[in-house]
Amino acid sequence: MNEPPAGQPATTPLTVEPNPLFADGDAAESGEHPLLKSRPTLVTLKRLEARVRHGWGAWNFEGSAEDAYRVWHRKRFRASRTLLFSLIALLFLTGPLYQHGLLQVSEPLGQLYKVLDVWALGPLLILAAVLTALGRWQLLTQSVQSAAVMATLAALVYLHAADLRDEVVFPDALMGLTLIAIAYFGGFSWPRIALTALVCLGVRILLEVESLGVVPETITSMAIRVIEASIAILGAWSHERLARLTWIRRAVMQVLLRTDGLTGLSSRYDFDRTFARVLRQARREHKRIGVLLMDVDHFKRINDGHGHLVGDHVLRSVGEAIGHQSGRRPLDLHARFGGEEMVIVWYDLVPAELEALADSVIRTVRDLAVTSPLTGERILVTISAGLTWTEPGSDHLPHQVLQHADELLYQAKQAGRDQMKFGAFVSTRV
Ligand SMILES: Nc1nc2c(ncn2[C@@H]2O[C@H](COP(=O)(O)OP(=O)(O)OP(=O)(O)O)[C@@H](O)[C@H]2O)c(=O)[nH]1
Repeated sequence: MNEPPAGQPATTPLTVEPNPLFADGDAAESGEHPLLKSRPTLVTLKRLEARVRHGWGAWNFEGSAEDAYRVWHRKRFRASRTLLFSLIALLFLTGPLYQHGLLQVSEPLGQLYKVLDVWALGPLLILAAVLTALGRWQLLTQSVQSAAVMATLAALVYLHAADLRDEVVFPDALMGLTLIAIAYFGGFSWPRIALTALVCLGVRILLEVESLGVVPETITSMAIRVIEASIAILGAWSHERLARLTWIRRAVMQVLLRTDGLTGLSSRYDFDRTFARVLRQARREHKRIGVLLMDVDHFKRINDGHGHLVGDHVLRSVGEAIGHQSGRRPLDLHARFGGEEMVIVWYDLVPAELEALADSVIRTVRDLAVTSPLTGERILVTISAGLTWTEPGSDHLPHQVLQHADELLYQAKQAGRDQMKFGAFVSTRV
């Protein structure tokens, strides 16, 4: 058996670190891995779900989770918000055209109305629709959207007041309908909708009481306004709650898809996507990447001798060891490649550094004190590996690089296992 180097413990005890899949914390918050941005762990997602399910309204997710939710939410509501602003713009801009239609405006209010409509509100609503459709310049878009919503409601309150003074025939149900439409199709945060609805309600009640006094008609009308505002508030509340729960479920699915459930390393699905991206980035930035493909030696014997559950325990132990040894820098990757094969990708290191790191991984696995959870028997685990690297800026396809690492791995197996073969990858592509 190989002796550990002087000064190192005879075995590296297998620390049972939490599986990253279930560990509390947030990869993006830790600032460790930008490619993992917006990927909260299952524990974080579970906590967020409990908050939405049991809390009444303080639902803002913290940090990157909130950012990711907002990005998703904006995309989800882009079409309906665009439609909403376009329809309201159409309503106001065509108002002056149909004197006997929805709005019958008398002079001189008609002039003022036309000026406000055609030169202020209409263009603002169109701008909101266009910016929403474009989906860029978020700060500007959000400010214009808020201004458009506020201006619409202010215009409707103004028209309602004019109606009470008999200066315009205004179907005042339009105000409630618009509020409800904004709450549902705009998908705006529910406290903002609630505040807006309550302000509108208060102003309308004041206007009616001031102009008509407290008579049976005003009481009926007030009841209708309260119902409208309640529909808007409750609708926006349940809308946002459902949207947040949907996002959480989606994020859970993504974590499960991207993480290997046994080892906690990235899944093959995630590796294939991310490796191609990292390779492209390396080409753009003229950086070298190193790929270490590893395979547990005689793993079938472990399965046959100790049973598959112990085999799983061994894979988990190797996965944890690899996880602790790699993947700390933003563009490094580690994944379960399949079965008992695992892979590490290192970004921007020279061959000597890559060899030293790969050696250290092989040594760490060899020194693992893996014992059978069933019998307590010590299981000797070793791996063979193929290490290759692409020269800075080389234009290689992911599968070619992996193929070369696999050939080197095969040579390591042929040479007796528990070792590594390495060499630069030279493309045969013409
Ligand atoms: N317990 C367990 N076994 C697995 C898993 N995935 C693959 N295996 C087993 O891993 C074994 C791989 O065996 P082989 O491909 O013959 O390789 P080996 O025995 O490691 O031999 P060498 O690679 O040549 O050293 C097979 O018996 C698979 O059933 C898993 O998730 N859990």
